Amino acid sequence: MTDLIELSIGAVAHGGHCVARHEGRVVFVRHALPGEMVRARLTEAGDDARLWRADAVEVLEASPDRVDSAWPEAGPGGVGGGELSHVALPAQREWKLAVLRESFVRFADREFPGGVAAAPGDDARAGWGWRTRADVVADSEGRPAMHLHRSREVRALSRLPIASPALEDALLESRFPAGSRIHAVAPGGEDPRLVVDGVPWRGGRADHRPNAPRRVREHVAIAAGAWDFQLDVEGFWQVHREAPGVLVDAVLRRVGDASSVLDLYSGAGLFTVALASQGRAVTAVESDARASRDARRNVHALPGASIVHGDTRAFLESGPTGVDAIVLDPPRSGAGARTVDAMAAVGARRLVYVACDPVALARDTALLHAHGYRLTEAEGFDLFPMTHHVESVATFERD
Ligand SMILES: C[S@@+](CC[C@H](N)C(=O)[O-])C[C@H]1O[C@@H](n2cnc3c(N)ncnc32)[C@H](O)[C@@H]1O
Repeated sequence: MTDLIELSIGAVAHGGHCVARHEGRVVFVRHALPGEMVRARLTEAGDDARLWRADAVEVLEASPDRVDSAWPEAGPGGVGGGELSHVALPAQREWKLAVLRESFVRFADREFPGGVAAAPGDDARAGWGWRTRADVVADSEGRPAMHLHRSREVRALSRLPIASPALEDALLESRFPAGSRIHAVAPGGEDPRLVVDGVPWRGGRADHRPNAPRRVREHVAIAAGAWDFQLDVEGFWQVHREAPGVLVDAVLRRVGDASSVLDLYSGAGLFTVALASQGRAVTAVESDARASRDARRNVHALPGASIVHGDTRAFLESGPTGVDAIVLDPPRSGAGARTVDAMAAVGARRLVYVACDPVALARDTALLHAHGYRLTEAEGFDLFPMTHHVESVATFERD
């Protein structure tokens, strides 16, 4: 059997690929676009497998939405993290909207009511240079490298154009111990910081001093206000340069006049700080010890805010009362049935759900509907250009 096949490319699917058929089998094809004819290299094609995977390596009939990628290393056979680089930016947003729509029809039995909005400044930058955080590995020669898609093999990077230019330079100019893991951060307004195998990196070497600086500062400014944050250099922070502002704005608008709010999965307190600074009582729940310590520091001057270090479901099952609105921003897997049950039992009138996975959001939407929470609106935000990921914010209300 040859590993090259010709395929007529069908619709986009969740996960960064399009769907095609070959001799009755479904093939998930990366680096293609709907309507194209391509020659594709099979990357996973077991005889008994129900579906195969392939990379489009030659375009026989191109879609009008195809562009030359500015990051060929993330192309066919390449590293992950830039799988939509061959797609024009407006068509990337259409791709993500199609996935949101399909997820809602399949898993929530209703239409996705909104669109997918661009982050400020992305069109001017052609969708590049947005990442303020990047995780890479060092190859055997100590060069910054990334894993090939669905592979343990690593490839040295000659560019990392999705990263902010300062972050890209800091990474590409450095050499690291072979096989090490590098976390690179470009905090707002500060020089890039690198952490290698958990140890801060300074002047090209590990800084093992017990007091080696680990904190980074972030500043978020939108029309509704401006806030300062500090967090551990390895702590969770929204990765797109504009994501903190876009999401805080979306959350504040949707929470409306609620005076008592839960911020579930709060991280370092991004939403908690903004909500509490407007005079609301906010309880944040975060299970990661370091993130909840950061959140505690970030809210110290806000009397209305309190931080619970613990599991969201356990907290909800403890029976919080008098809650007007719940904001939740769970990990990729979503909240899930038992947490949705526990959330519904709290009795808040409004939920604002920040989601990074369309299928998880759609599944939780169906669960929330079963508890009487109506989806009143939802919007996608293109906070991960060049990748298939999309953030969404949805509002649910119950009488
Ligand atoms: C997507 S991040 C959101 C953080 C924050 N909203 C932000 O925008 O910066 C999800 C957070 O949920 C936390 N988390 C994951 N599972 C949790 C659980 N079961 N209970 C509480 N927090 C959890 C993670 O540690 C992480 O900080």
